[in-house]
Amino acid sequence: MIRKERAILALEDGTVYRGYAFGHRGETVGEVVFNTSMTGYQEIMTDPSYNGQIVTITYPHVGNYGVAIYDMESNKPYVRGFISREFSGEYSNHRAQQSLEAFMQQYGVVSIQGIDTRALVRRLRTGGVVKGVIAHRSYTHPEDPYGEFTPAEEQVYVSRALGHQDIDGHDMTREVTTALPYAFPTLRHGKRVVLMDFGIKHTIIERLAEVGIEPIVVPAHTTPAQIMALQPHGLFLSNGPGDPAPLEYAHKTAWELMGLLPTFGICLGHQILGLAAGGRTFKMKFGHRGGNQPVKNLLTGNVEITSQNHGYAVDIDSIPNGAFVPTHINLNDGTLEGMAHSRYPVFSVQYHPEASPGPHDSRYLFDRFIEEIDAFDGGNGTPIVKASAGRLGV
Ligand SMILES: NC(=O)CC[C@H](N)C(=O)O
Repeated sequence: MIRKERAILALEDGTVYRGYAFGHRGETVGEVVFNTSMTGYQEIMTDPSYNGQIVTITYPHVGNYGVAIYDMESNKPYVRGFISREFSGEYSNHRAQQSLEAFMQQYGVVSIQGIDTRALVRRLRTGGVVKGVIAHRSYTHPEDPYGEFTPAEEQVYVSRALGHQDIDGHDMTREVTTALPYAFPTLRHGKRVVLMDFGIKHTIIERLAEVGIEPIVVPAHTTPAQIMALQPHGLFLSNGPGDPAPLEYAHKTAWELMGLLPTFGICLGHQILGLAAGGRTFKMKFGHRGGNQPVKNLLTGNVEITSQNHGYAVDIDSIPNGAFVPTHINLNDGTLEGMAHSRYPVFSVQYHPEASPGPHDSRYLFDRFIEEIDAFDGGNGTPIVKASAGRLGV
């Protein structure tokens, strides 16, 4: 019989799932969320938007194609922990450079396998996301890694989950934004765009460079004056972790620059634009995370299958004076997935058109952005006030 080291997942509501240790041996705490992507575990782990969260993958077998440097979405994993029905110790793929477990050990990702992830996901769907702790028996009881935790010990972890700080109301981007500005090398001399980094994914930078943009990535706290001093042709607001509401400095920057530069926001960047315009965001029960979210483009009637990772959403009706009009909605729950400013070339989506992982149905949005930029300074460089909504739908 193979003896497996024990681990538990303890939720703040008192539920305890008993399974087996995987990855770095230790303990971890975070908001437990689920992702329905069938592949792309490395991209998910290294997406900085997951900072503070423990991710359950609904697909029951994770790790079988290993890990490759090309699939990093940032410099390291940002998930606080990972959960799978079964992690694969073996891997087979010509691109792979190491196993998932070696990768997790290298970067300190504490994980658990062997639990009923269907029951866990059902729990998150019915009750909403909760905080949880993953604890490895080998960490606390190195003398007996194969033994069970006692009910009293399990309760200690439940209390720890309960006492952990909520993601709500806190700035989670500080830990992930770049310390210094940097330029992304491109072969073409295209349009210079300032990318505000709230936790940007590499693939977004690559997609922008592909359409002829010269990206300059700047820290989240960069001021409007510092941005304009770079003489950009456009502004991009990135994805990022946590609650968008407390990021008041970013709302202010976006508000001050609105109408001065063609602007594109993705996910957290979309939420910041909504807040900058005076609107409201709210926390969803369990969010959208996965590569199979159906989104309707309201301007064309087309349905896009999209990649998503968010737990908050913009309430479009809360934006004063109809400053933004809805351009995309989610077909599962009707929440807002995209909007465009009614007068300025400013638009945004809640989902991830860069995919990685996920379907590429929405890549046209990067072409739209460069078209907005070309149209904007095509004359004498002065801002042209116009509706971008109509052209978004083409
Ligand atoms: N991927 C993102 O940018 C996520 C945005 C935000 N942190 C949310 O959960 O809604």
